[in-house]
Formats: sequence, structure tokens, C-alpha cells
Amino acid sequence: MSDHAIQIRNLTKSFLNKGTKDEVLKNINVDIERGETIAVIGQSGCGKSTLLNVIGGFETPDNGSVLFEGEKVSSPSRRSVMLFQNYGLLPWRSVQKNVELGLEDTNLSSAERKEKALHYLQMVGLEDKWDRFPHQLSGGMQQRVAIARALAIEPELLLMDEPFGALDTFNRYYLQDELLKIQKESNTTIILVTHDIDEAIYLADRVFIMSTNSGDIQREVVINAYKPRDRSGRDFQYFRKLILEEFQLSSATPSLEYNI
Ligand SMILES: Nc1ncnc2c1ncn2[C@@H]1O[C@H](COP(=O)(O)OP(=O)(O)OP(=O)(O)O)[C@@H](O)[C@H]1O
Repeated sequence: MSDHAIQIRNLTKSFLNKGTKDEVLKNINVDIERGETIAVIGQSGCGKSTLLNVIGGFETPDNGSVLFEGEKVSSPSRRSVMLFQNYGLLPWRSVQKNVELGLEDTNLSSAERKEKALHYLQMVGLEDKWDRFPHQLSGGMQQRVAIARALAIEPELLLMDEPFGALDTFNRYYLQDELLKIQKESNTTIILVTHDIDEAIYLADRVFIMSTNSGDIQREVVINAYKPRDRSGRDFQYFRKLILEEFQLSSATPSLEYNI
């Protein structure tokens, strides 16, 4: 069996906007190994979320294909989970019931579902908020509930669109470490879109830098340093400089939206 969880071949995707065809993704060809963590970075509007949506089966490519474990992706699969930017929590369900959502059509009993939900709520530091409703939580807390819900499903492929964006530095670092642990234990394949260059370097085995205008992956940076990585170490500085330089090359005005 191939080690590739994902194989993307000649992928092209466009949208019709006011009668004009915008080609957002163009001729993307990449393989992602099982258990790899990939960070996708690039300027706003370059197609990062679209790429994630096509991989997750939420958007259909115009041409080319995405294979997940050798099978063509044409719709969302139970084996992969997408953590959306807007959290996607159901307002009428409690925190615990939101986390249980993806477990309901499994063989787990209601007691097992509850136990699993509380375990992942504890991991994101929200076990004491199990009976609250989403509107009673801060934005960062809602994001943590969405993270707990995605992790509770224990998917083979985890797709994350700016998962830690609304969190303060302390929670972001803590959850990045939890994600590293979970990934190591379960060998989950992770594809993560982020605006945070340090997050990409801290978590990823490879960083895909998408080009600003041409819809392809302009450069792939292999982060060949042991995890957990030292954010203030020399290796880290090296990769940060490399990626920032690539950004300067890719745009006339360096992006202000990127955090380092
Ligand atoms: N459903 C859609 N219909 C029409 N156009 C779309 C649709 N989804 C995305 N687009 C367009 O495709 C382009 C890429 O959008 P996408 O959300 O993939 O970018 P992004 O790199 O994730 O941006 P950001 O970093 O701001 O989230 C944008 O020009 C956007 O307007």
C-alpha cells in the first residue's frame, strides 16, 4: 500500500464571479504522506481555503483529482474532518452535545459518547463549561469547542482552517502542543491553513507557500527539525527567514496579515 494519504493531480478550480471566471487553483500536484502535517500559507484570497475545501470534498474541482487513501474524493468522508473558520457550532445544543455531534452515528453508547466528549473538552480546558450554550462562550472558547469536536471524531485526516486564530497566545501554544501529542499518538494526517508563520514552522513537516496570483504552490519548505521545536532556536529563525523572504518575493507589498 502506498504511504500517500492524499494525492493531488493537475487540480484546477475556478469560480464564476459576476460573469467572470476566476481561476483560484491551477495545476496543483502534490502528494501528502500518511501522518504528515502540512501547513498552507499565502496571502488573503490566494485560494488556501478553497484548496482545503476541495481536499475535504466540500468543493468539486473543475479538472484534475484528489485521491484520499487511493479513492477519488467527491464528497465529504467520515474518515476526514474539517474544522471550519466559523466554528460551525449548533446554537441550540450544549457544549457537550456539540462535541458529541460527530459521534452520534457511531456504535458508541451514550455513556461512551459523553465520556469521550468530556475527555476532549478537558483537553481544550473547557470541561467545566459542558452544559453551557455557544452564545454563552467567548469566541476563543467556541473555537476550542470546535477543536474538541473535531478531535473527538479521531479522524484519519484533519483539515483545519486557521484553527487557533481567535485564541490568545497562551491557549494557542497549549493547543498546538496538544495537537502535536495527538498527531504523534494517532498518526493523523493534518492539513492546516494558517496566517501564523511561527505556527506553520512549529507544527508542520512541510509548509506549502501558495502564490499570490497564479493559483499554484509556489514553494514547498521542508521543516526538517525534531518536534517539539524550540521557538527561539536557531533552526526556527532560519525557517522564519526563509519563509519571509519567499513572501517578499511573491508580492510587491509584503503582507501585514502574517504573524511571526
Ligand atoms: N464559493 C465561492 N464563490 C465564488 N468565489 C469564491 C468562492 N469561494 C472562494 N471564492 C473566491 O476564491 C478566491 C480564493 O478564496 P479563498 O477563501 O480560498 O482564499 P484564502 O486564501 O483562504 O483567503 P483568506 O486567507 O482571506 O481566508 C477569492 O477571490 C474568493 O473570493
